[in-house]
Amino acid sequence: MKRIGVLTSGGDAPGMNAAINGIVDEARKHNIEVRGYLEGYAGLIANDYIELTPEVVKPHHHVGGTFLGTSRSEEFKKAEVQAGVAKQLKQDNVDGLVVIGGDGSYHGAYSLSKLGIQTIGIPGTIDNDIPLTELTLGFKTAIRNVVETVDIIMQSASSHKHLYGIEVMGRRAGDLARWTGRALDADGIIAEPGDFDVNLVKETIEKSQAMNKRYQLFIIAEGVMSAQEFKEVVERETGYPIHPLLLGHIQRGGNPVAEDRILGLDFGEHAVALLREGKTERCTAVIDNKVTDVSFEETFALIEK
Ligand SMILES: Nc1ncnc2c1ncn2[C@@H]1O[C@H](COP(=O)(O)OP(=O)(O)OP(=O)(O)O)[C@@H](O)[C@H]1O
Ligand SMILES: O=P(O)(O)OC[C@H]1O[C@](O)(CO)[C@@H](O)[C@@H]1O
Repeated sequence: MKRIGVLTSGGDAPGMNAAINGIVDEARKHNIEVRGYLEGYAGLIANDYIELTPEVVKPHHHVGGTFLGTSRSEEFKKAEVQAGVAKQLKQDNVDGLVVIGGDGSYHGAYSLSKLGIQTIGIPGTIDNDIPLTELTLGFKTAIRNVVETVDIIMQSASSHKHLYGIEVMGRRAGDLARWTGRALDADGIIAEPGDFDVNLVKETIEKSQAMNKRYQLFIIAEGVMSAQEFKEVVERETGYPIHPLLLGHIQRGGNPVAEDRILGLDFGEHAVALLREGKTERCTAVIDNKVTDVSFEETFALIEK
């Protein structure tokens, strides 16, 4: 194996740069060149890449986002576009490809593997919504971002005895709502559709008031309802005024916490080891607290349609 490629795709996640660093470190030990394709699958389509060396990669190790850029490319979903990309990779003697992203990005990698390109995925998404792995890159940092931001807001909320409905990310997954809600000792956590019951919200508000709690906090996963919808329904049905708050992309930014930096390095090194062993259609994962790998197919089988 002489040359491999890496790209980041889908939403950025803190720790992606650390994973690229891990890939380059491991590849260099075995004299493998690494190409970094720019802007996700868009860079593969345009054959737009930079050579990744420690000098290029190391300054980004501790920084959030992805220095390679990322995108959501509809173009890449076309079979003829994928065929053109596979042909180009073969022509350029790129012997393997590591795709860092969510399950959508894994589907892209899977398509290329069916066209004869050896591919490995690394779970990089703040949503923690990839089956089988206990952790995805960026999740722990996103928790930090939410908790620290809400801590600040709660100082004002408690001064005024305000009630907050806070919407956190996770299109299909309630993990960020569950973990941050627990860390923040929220009054209510609405992480799954069945969790919202306006009568229960009313009861919770009244119990907290009876305890003379100075603020109240409901954490809502965006996939269940928006903070605005929560405000409208709760105000209409209970009469209690709600401050709706959409945290937005503040959740995805920021330098990765130590755990995401370490996980990035571990995933990156493991991905290169898999490529060197001739493995394909696999993705790195944490199982029982250890870095290992599982197949794309077993991962896809567990994703709810
Ligand atoms: N079925 C598919 N076939 C080929 N490529 C795909 C497929 N699904 C997604 N992709 C590619 O992967 C890109 C990223 O997918 P998507 O937008 O679903 O994000 P993701 O990887 O799931 O990350 P996140 O969890 O951050 O949203 C898409 O824009 C597209 O280029
Ligand atoms: O930044 P975009 O493209 O609007 O995507 C937002 C989505 O991406 C995610 O942050 C995952 O990366 C989801 O939690 C969220 O719904």
